[in-house]
Amino acid sequence: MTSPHWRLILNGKSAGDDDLRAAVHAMRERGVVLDVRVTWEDGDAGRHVAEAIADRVGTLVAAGGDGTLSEVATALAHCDLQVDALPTLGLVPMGTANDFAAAAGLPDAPLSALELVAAQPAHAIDLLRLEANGRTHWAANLASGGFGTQVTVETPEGMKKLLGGLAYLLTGLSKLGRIEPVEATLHGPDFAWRGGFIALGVGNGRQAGGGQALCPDAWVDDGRLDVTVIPELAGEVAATLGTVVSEGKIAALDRVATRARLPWIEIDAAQPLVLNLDGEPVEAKHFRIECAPGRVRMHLPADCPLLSQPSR
Ligand SMILES: Nc1ncnc2c1ncn2[C@@H]1O[C@H](COP(=O)(O)OP(=O)(O)OP(=O)(O)O)[C@@H](O)[C@H]1O
Repeated sequence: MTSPHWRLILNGKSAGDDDLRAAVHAMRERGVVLDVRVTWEDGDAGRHVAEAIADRVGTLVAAGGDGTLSEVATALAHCDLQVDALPTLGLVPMGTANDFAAAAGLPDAPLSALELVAAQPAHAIDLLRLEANGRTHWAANLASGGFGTQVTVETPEGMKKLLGGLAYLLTGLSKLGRIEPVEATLHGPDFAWRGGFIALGVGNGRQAGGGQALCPDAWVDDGRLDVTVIPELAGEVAATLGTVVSEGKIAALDRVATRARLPWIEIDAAQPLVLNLDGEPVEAKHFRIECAPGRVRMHLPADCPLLSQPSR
């Protein structure tokens, strides 16, 4: 039998991580052919994926946060090959928020994360495809708007590194006094909503912004996007957001949210609005977001809460 051939695409921010270095050596000692490519800026992960496909690598492992995962998944999705002919995808969570990894129940420790890639078969999972301003963007996890968007976009990089996910929370708290609702019209199959929202989530995965479970019931393998709209509620807004931030989030959101599960959704606004796509801000007046079903195959825990059919 030939040895498995993996390639690890590592966000350069974590290039000095000793645990990851030890984990890579441990997997090599167990017979995995594992080489590493490091990113320096946007676009590098995509180039490394193209090289890996040309080299017929069996498994790509993204080592980074949600942005790195999305960049690697995007490059796979852009490839002309059928999903079964593409390398499978693994994830070592090394970002700040690691929202996809947290919701998927992936282990934090690099060695455990790599062992999971070796032990678990890959499942076909969906991706988000977002069209805005004539451009197509892809993401693995979630598109968010309103409160969560500003929190993530405005959290300074140095602070993110120091405080981890907590930085998002602190930035969020400091903004509670000035939350402006975003006026928009949303529509999809048998779904229409119009008004001002303070938070919007269009999820393949469940959470964004460092643990905000905007789409708590989303599955990554159901061919649908989970949409959550949290409307402005005069008088209750501050109380609602206070609870969202300070407690377990889901209970508070459930009381006021409109939810739908859709194959696609369009969002229109009179003023440009920003959607945060796994860390990438996209500003437009019109968005179309589609679910691209089963677009990549990913190694996930056996009991992964994001899988509707874990044993498939
Ligand atoms: N060597 C590097 N140094 C700094 N930034 C980098 C480097 N390589 C890539 N990047 C940038 O890092 C961003 C992706 O970061 P990633 O999402 O992996 O981490 P994060 O933002 O800490 O994680 P999370 O989204 O989970 O909070 C991309 O914008 C990419 O261009």
